[in-house]
Amino acid sequence: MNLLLANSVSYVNFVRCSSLQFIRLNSSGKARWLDRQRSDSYTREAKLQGLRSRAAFKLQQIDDKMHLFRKNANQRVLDLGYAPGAWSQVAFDRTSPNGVILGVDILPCSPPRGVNSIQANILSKKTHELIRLFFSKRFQLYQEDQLHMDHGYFQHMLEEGLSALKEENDDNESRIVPNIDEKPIDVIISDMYEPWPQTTGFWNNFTNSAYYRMANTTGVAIKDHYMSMDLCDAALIAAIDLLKPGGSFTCKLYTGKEDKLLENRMKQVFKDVHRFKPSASRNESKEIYFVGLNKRKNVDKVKVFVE
Ligand SMILES: C[S@@+](CC[C@H](N)C(=O)[O-])C[C@H]1O[C@@H](n2cnc3c(N)ncnc32)[C@H](O)[C@@H]1O
Repeated sequence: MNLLLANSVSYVNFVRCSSLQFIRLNSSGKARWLDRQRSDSYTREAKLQGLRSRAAFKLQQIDDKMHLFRKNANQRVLDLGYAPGAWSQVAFDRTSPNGVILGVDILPCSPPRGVNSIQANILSKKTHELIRLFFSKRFQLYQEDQLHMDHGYFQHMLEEGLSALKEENDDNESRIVPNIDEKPIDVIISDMYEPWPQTTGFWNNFTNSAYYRMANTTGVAIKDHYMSMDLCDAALIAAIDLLKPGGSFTCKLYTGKEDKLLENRMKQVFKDVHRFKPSASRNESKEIYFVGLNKRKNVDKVKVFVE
């Protein structure tokens, strides 16, 4: 019904967002955005290099400065909100030949070459369990499985593995999921931002076209800030629970009133905390990146969020 309304109004599209408000997309704004995309040198360069989006250059610039990735060091990387996959491509390239990358996204997407992925919501406890299991010695990715052999898809194997563990240990919650220390995660990167609800392209029946939307932000600065703050908190919780001591963490924030709060929380988790705006990030965009290096030992999650 909203879609019909959107299509029938000539100059303005209405999109219903999750909080049941309406966002107005002005058609001249849309044209400006498309023009800017076409003339943008990073967008062109991403195409030339076979990168899935211009976001790749932001992570490259963050890494050039902060040295998150190392080649040939068996690094394990968790990419939160990985779709369409440009950051994962950079992580794969910069940790090759033996890095292991797991991308997690709430949207369906088929991952880039060399990257493993699951479709899951990072706000859910089960997603943390699946991540733990993936990075544990208990999970063998290379099994005789037709779906995995033909399409690289393995989420069903992970889910079955988790159910089997739960059945074995139904009396002892703490023993269910393997300890992450078995094969610890070295780097967590999060570029998460809440996706817009899909408004067009439903007819297009393949997973990598989940991106029928212009941009992620609503354009309402305060709303963008608080929505991204929630996802930064979720990513930081994942870092407290899943990242090894000494590990590093990067998250995107749309800047606003609570920047300092996130920075202070991160300082309790990491020895060095930096705020960075890569030059590939447009000046007019309110996005900034927080980087935490050298994770502290024995971080008390409750203290981080209560104080
Ligand atoms: C800006 S895009 C990421 C772009 C990506 N870094 C790249 O380089 O291609 C943000 C992603 O965060 C994902 N996301 C948002 N909330 C999420 C959640 N709760 N759990 C998992 N993924 C989430 C969105 O679906 C979206 O694909």
